[in-house]
Amino acid sequence: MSMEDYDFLFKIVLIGNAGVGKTCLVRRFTQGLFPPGQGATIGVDFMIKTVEIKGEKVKLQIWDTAGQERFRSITQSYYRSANALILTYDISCEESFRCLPEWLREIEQYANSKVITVLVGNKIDLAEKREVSQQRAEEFAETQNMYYLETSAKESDNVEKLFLDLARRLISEARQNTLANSAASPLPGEGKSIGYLNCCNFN
Ligand SMILES: Nc1nc2c(ncn2[C@@H]2O[C@H](COP(=O)(O)OP(=O)(O)OP(=O)(O)O)[C@@H](O)[C@H]2O)c(=O)[nH]1
Repeated sequence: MSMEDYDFLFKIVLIGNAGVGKTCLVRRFTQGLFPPGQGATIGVDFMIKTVEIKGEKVKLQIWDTAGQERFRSITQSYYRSANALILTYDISCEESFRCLPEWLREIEQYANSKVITVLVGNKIDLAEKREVSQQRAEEFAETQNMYYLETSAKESDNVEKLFLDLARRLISEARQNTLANSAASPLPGEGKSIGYLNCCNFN
């Protein structure tokens, strides 16, 4: 019997340009609110939410990083142990989309090679100000092997789905790893543990 209060633990890190809505997505998911006058994140913020998926408790450690360039060296150090990254841009801000290749280079350089990356186009409530079409974003995501989802932290569109789908994918990935590992284990079927993927891609 485990003494832990969860079956799975995953670390999710949000990255992307300043002002795209990373903090608002996290607040919406963890606290169910859209904070008025949300200030810029300084460095890195951290929240936890435990969800239940098919009867199993999944604890999500969610790290919200600052998008501003001047915090980049701090935020980079959080990529390494992430099980998943939520790369966010703002559908009403072309510039935030154009910066995505730069973010992908950061991921390549600092994150674990097994990390699951989801591309999120946020602020879909600003439909009349949209600068990046859904099709263009989907095509880009496909070339980069990323899942793509559009959200509104403000209207609460797809925010639960974003985190819950991600949790399901992480569970399925963890199970595959456990299966692969248990082939050599004397106790197959033990251990739903997760784990952080500790491989170092640092230069
Ligand atoms: N209309 C609309 N505005 C949003 C949405 N999400 C965030 N915003 C607004 O966008 C601004 C920036 O939101 P934040 O969540 O602070 O953005 P961030 O990506 O965390 O920014 P940094 O912390 O500087 O990296 C705020 O004024 C929010 O109110 C959304 O879904 N729709």
